[in-house]
Amino acid sequence: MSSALVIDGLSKSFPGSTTPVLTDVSLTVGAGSCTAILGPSGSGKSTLLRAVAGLDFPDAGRILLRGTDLAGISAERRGMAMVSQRPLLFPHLNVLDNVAFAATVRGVRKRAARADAGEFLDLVQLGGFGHRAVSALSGGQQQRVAIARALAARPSVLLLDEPFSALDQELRSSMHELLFRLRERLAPTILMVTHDRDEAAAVADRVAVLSGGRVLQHDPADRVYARPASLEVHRLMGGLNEVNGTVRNGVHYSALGDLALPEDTDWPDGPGVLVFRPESIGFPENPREGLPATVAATVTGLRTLGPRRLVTVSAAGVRLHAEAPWGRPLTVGDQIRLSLPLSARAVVAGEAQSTAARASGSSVSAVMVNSGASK
Ligand SMILES: Nc1ncnc2c1ncn2[C@@H]1O[C@H](COP(=O)(O)OP(=O)(O)OP(=O)(O)O)[C@@H](O)[C@H]1O
Repeated sequence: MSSALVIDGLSKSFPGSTTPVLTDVSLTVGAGSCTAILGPSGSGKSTLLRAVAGLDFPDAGRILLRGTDLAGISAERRGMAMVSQRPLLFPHLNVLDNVAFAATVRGVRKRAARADAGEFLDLVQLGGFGHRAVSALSGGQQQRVAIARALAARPSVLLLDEPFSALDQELRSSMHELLFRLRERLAPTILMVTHDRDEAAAVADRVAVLSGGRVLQHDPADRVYARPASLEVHRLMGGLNEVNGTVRNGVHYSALGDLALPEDTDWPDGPGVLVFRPESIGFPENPREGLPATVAATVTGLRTLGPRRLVTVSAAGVRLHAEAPWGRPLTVGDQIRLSLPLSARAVVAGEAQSTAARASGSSVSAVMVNSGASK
C-alpha cells in the first residue's frame, strides 16, 4: 500500500504556553487506509488534524501528501475534506444542494453536480431525502449528509474530527457500519480523531495513540490492545491487569507464578509488568493437566456492564479483572481457577499500580497448575 499522507516530526506550541501541544509527531497513513488518532482530552488530537488540514501551522516538521510537501499550500488547495462533530450544513440549501455544493463552486453544471450528489446520498442511504431542508433531518441524518458532502468533493484525505461523538450509541454503531461500507466501496484515505477506543478499533485499520502531544504507538488496533508499547498505552486502551515481576529468558516471574511469554517477541530480561486484558482471561470449568496454565483465585466482586459481566478476583494477593461468560454461575467468595492464554500475555516497562495492589486480607497463595514456565 503506498503512503498517501506522511506526517514527519511535527511540533507545535501555542503562544503563551510553555508546554508544546505536539512534539515530534510522525505518522504514515497508507493510501486507502484509515488511521484513528486516539487519546485523552487535551492530548493534541484536533491540533494535529487541523495542522494536516492547513488550519493550524506547525512550528517544525513536514506534512507530505503523495510525496508533495504541503507547507505553504492553503487549506482550500490541499484537496482535503473535514467532517467534525457538528455537521455544519448550509441551512439555506436543501440536502441535495449541500452535497452538490463543492462541485458547483468548481464550475460543474448544476444538473451534473446534482446527479453526482444524488449518488453520494444513495451511498449514505439518504436517497429519497435530496429535496428536504437540512433542518428537517435528524442529527444522524445530518451527519450522513456531511459525510456525503465531504466524499463528493473527492478529497485526497478525509479528515474526521470526532464525527460521531454527538450521536447516541445506536446511531454511532450504524455510522460505524456506514463508514465500513463506504471504505469498501470508495477506499478513501482517512485520518480520524476519536477519544473512544472501541470506535477506533471498529472503524480504523491502525490506531495512533496520542498522549501529551506525543505518539506512543501506531499499530493495527488488535496489536495496540494485545501488545501495548507501554504501561500508559495499556491503561489508555482500557487494560486493567498489571502484575509486577521480572523477565528472564522469555518467562515472566511474579506472584502469579512463572508464565512463558509469546515467542514472537524478544522480551528483554529484567523487571517488567505483565499486562493482559480482562476479556482474554478464561474460566475453565475442569482444569486438568495439559490445559493452559491456571491460577487459583477468589471472587471478590461482580459487576454487570451492559452485555458484559466483570469479575474482580484476588489471585495470590494480586487483584485481577476478568470478563466472565454469562453461563458460568459466580458469587463473591467462590474459589475458582482462571486461565491466561499465552498469546494474551505481554510485558511492558514500569511499575504496576493499584490494580495490582495486594488485596487486603487475602489468604490465597499463588498456585499454578503446571510447574515451571507455564504455557
Ligand atoms: N488556539 C489555541 N490556543 C491556545 N491553546 C490551544 C489552542 N488550541 C488548542 N489549544 C490547547 O492545546 C491542547 C490540545 O488541544 P486539542 O484540542 O488539540 O486536544 P484534543 O486532544 O483534541 O482534546 P479534546 O479531545 O478535548 O478535543 C489543549 O491544552 C488546548 O487547550
